[in-house]
Amino acid sequence: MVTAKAWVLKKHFEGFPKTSDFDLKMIELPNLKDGELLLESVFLSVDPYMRPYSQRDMKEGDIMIGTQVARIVESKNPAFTVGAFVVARSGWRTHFISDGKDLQHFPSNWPESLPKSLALGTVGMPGLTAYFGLLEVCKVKPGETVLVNAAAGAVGSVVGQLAKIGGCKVVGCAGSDDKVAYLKKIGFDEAFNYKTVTSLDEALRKASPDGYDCFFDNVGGEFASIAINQMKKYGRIAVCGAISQYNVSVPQKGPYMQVPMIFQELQMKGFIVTRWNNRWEEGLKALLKWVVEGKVKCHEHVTEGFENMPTAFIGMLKGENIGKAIVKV
Ligand SMILES: NC(=O)C1=CN([C@@H]2O[C@H](COP(=O)(O)OP(=O)(O)OC[C@H]3O[C@@H](n4cnc5c(N)ncnc54)[C@H](OP(=O)(O)O)[C@@H]3O)[C@@H](O)[C@H]2O)C=CC1
Ligand SMILES: CCCCCC(=O)/C=C/[C@H]1[C@H](O)CC(=O)[C@@H]1CCCCCCC(=O)O
Repeated sequence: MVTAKAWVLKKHFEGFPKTSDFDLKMIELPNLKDGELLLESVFLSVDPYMRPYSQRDMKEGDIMIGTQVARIVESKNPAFTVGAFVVARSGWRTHFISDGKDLQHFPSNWPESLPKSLALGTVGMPGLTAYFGLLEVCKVKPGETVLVNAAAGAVGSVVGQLAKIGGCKVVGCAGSDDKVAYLKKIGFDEAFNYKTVTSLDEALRKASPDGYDCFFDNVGGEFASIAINQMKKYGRIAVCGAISQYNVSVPQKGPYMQVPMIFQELQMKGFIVTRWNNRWEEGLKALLKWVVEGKVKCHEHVTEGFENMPTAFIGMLKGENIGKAIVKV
């Protein structure tokens, strides 16, 4: 008999999540039936979406949603071998039982030396978000100038590097000087700390006096309202996330965006990466190749210990992470 630990949403978040909003539960797992397998989580992901999706889809008492890299510890399913690793979407749990249907295998050419946790970041859902957002929503072209915010995070850091691979000039904004130094290190042309500049408008203008062809927006809110005024004619805005709004209890009002959108004839498009589910193999193959070739650099902010899942989640929302925020069990 295996006892799993699981984090549940004790109380719906009000404003910024608190550790007291979570409860740690013990769950006794039954013996396996034919066709089932027992898995243990090795790495778990903490992602911004958990904040708005918990509000929309979860009840108090539900296990927190989320993705993990897990190892198969017992198998009564011939398609899965004990010891193999998979990516699962089984929430914040140390152990779980699956019938194998929703598990993703690692690509067969995943190098032994490459950390498997990257399947939750650069070579996983966040990397694919950067890939399809740039390619299919921004439709970037060589020579264009791309702006990305939350640039040192899981999605943003890949956006900047892929835009460089695509022959663009890249401007990134992030919330600390260490993050800015990191952005320069991984090849961003311009980077600044949006928390310390005296004027965001001036900082954006200085970084690209001619304006921006593409804006990959992870933040929304006031940042987006200011940046939209510096878009070039026919510019494209990929509305990927709105993290500045996820913990706001009272929805904020304007400034409104219609005037710059009309004058500059902009296109602004929201997207959810799962729209390209049928092309995940293509995206993962490209990302893995760039990572193996060293053309895309990866950084992870690893929190040790399953008991620290809530702290890791809150830390990511506060901006403590450079690169992908991960918990190592
Ligand atoms: N549309 C889609 O399909 C997907 C959308 N997303 C979205 O992409 C965005 C980035 O996600 P991800 O890369 O995983 O997360 P990150 O790794 O970028 O971590 C979140 C970062 O957001 C920044 N942040 C937090 N609060 C604010 C704020 N009030 N204003 C500005 N920045 C803030 C912090 O960086 P800093 O120090 O720079 O403030 C923090 O490190 C999120 O909005 C997420 O919801 C992610 C995956 C898929
Ligand atoms: C206003 C909210 C914007 C949120 C944007 C965002 O971060 C979206 C993330 C999704 C991404 O596109 C694909 C995903 O996996 C994220 C959603 C996950 C939903 C969880 C579903 C429940 C579960 O895991 O059991």
